[in-house]
This record gives sequence, structure tokens and C-alpha cells, in this order.
Amino acid sequence: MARLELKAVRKSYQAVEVIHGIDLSVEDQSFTVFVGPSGCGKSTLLRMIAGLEEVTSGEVHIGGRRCDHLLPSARGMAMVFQSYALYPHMSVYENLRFGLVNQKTPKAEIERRINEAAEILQIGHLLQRKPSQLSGGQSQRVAIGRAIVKEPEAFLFDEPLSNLDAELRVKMRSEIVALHRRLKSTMIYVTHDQVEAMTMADRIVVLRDGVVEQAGAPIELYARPKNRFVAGFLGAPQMNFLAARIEAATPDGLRLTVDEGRGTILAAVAGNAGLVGKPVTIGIRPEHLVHTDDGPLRCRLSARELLGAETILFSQLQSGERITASLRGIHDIAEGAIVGYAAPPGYVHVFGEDGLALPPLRSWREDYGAAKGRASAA
Ligand SMILES: Nc1ncnc2c1ncn2[C@@H]1O[C@H](COP(=O)(O)OP(=O)(O)OP(=O)(O)O)[C@@H](O)[C@H]1O
Repeated sequence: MARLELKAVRKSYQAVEVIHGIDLSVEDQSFTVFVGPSGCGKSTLLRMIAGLEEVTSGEVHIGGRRCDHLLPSARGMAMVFQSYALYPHMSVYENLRFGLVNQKTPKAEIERRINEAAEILQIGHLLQRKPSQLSGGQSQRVAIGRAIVKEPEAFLFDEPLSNLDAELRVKMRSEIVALHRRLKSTMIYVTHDQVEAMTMADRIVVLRDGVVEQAGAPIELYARPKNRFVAGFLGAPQMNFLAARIEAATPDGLRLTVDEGRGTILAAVAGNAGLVGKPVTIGIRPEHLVHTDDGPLRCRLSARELLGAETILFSQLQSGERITASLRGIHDIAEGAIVGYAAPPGYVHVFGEDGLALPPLRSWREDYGAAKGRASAA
């Protein structure tokens, strides 16, 4: 079990720098997810931690020990790949045993570890099979088993579920989370799937173009994204972004005009009179829009999806900007109808021209009612 630390880590391939100086700590026993769009550098970062790629500059510390100069085998990490990387000519049992024999682990200890991993992953009945006789989900279990038997300082997962079908992916997701609870190991998990990140992580690191955009607890990033990129990347359907202008700074927040001056909306963010007149972007998540006939966002409904538990409404303001609303329950509104939306001030994000979020007036717990939560329900 170990804490990991990256200090000013950079990576270049020939003349091209792809990781631009990352400082990051991964707490002992945490489940940290690196997430970001394709090519942002997630795998490269993970591979530098594993030692499969050299750092161009900077330091990697594992459990307080500098190890960026060490071979992968000396770092005490176990990596699970998307491709499983099982040896095809060996049985499952031999695949599990292989790394341990190489490390000269005593025979009885090897048996104990394989039995334990087989029990955790429920693959005891597969031990004599060859990889070609396994399903995708079973192969991935064996790949994870091979990591478990190493009893590593940390587990590194590189998009391990990408090759599985949707249903199995959901199942394996919760199994890996359960595995983390049971083993209490440090785990780092790379994915481009923001739902995987939201559901699995206790800490998400959002990467873009080789830099960390934001790191924190999933709900913190969802409720208080630091910038427009993080706001748009996490959450489905995606946050709505609308051009707006600051009309007034009030003690309750900023009052903004939207839809080319046809509506006004209050955002519980801090700002002063000096901002009046400034162009900004407001962000409102589809699930935070409230359908109300006299709402300040008046649009024409262009399409809808009645899903039963929720209704997704696609509409357009007069300015042409699109708004997606996700409303609970069934809202059987005719396409072409005029609908109005409002949003509680605590759910309205405001981004400056530099893309950074203006500071909120309250913590997300206050705005989302999470502080009261269960206590009042009990
Ligand atoms: N061996 C290499 N040589 C040159 N460039 C590379 C090499 N490996 C990765 N890159 C580049 O480094 C950048 C980061 O790649 P990386 O594979 O880490 O991204 P990623 O976020 O894991 O993407 P994906 O989700 O598509 O796997 C990309 O621009 C990629 O083209």
C-alpha cells in the first residue's frame, strides 16, 4: 500500500511534449481515476508511474521512495491492461503463477496467493483453461488476478473494461470497486468514460492536452467545476452553455442577461460592479433546469425523448442557442411548443472569457442541500 507523488513530470516524444509538468499526489488506499478525452495523456502518465515509459523530466515517488529511475519490476506496481495481456499457451493457473515464480516466491506462498485471488474473483473453476477458452469478462478477471497475486503497492488499470460489452462493463465496474474495498490498496484507473470516473472514483483527475484541469471528489467536480472544460466533460447530457452579459452585481449574486437580452437570470457567484457589461458564458446542467411557463429562458421545443423516469427536452432560444433539459417524470409537450425554464441561482455557473468559473457564493453542499440530506429524512 502506498502513496504516490508526481513532481513536475514531463514527457516528450522526440521534440513533442505531451505531458507538460504535472504535480499530483495519489493518497494511500485511494481509488483515483485519470479521465480525459482521447490523446490527453492519461495512458502516458500511468505508464510513467508503472515505469513502462521514462519520464523526460520530473520525479515519481512511490511510498516516499523516488523511483522514476527504477525498472517496472522494482516499483511494486501491478498493471492491468485493456488487452488482458495473458500468455496464450499457458493455463489460467500458470498465468497467475508466472510472475511469482520469476520473483522466486516460495511454493506454499504461491499456492496461498493463487487460491485467495481465485476465491476473490471466483475463477477457481477456470484455473486449468487456456485464455482462448475464456470469455472477455473471464479473461479480464484473470488479468486482475495476475495483479492481485503480486500483492502490489498499487494497482494500475489502463482502460480495463473497454473491450467488454455494456452490461458486463457495468458489472465489472462494481466488482473492481468491491475489490478496492476489500484489498484497501491504492488504485489508479484510466478511462475516457466519464460515467466510469464518476461511479468508481473517490478522486478524479481530469486531464486535457497533458495538463491537469482539476482534481477532486467526483461530486465536487460535478458541482463546482473550476472551468468550462471540466464543466462540459463531466455529466450527461452535457451542461448547457449560453452567452450572457453581466447586468448587475447584487448581494445574492450576479444578475445576467441571456438570449440576447430577452431574459435575465441570477447566479449565486461572487462579482463586483466592475464586471457589469462583461460578456460571460453561463452554464446550467440539463437536470437543474426547472420547467415553468414564465421562466426567463423561453424556447421552442424541437425534439423530446420520453424515457419514462425522465424526459429529455431539446429546444432552442430565439438567439438560436440550444438548451437541453432533463426533467423527472413524463412531460408530454408537443414539439414546436414554447417552453420556459428557470434555474435556482446556486445551480447557475458563470465562466469568464478565460474559461474559468467565477467563485461561487456558497459551498456546493449548501446549494445542493446535501448538508441536510439524510438527517432530515430520518
Ligand atoms: N510512442 C509514442 N510516440 C509518439 N507520440 C506518442 C507516443 N505515445 C503517445 N504519444 C502521444 O502522446 C499523447 C498522449 O497519448 P496517450 O496515449 O497517453 O493518451 P490517452 O489520453 O491515453 O489517449 P487514449 O484515450 O486515446 O488512449 C498523444 O498525443 C499521443 O499521440
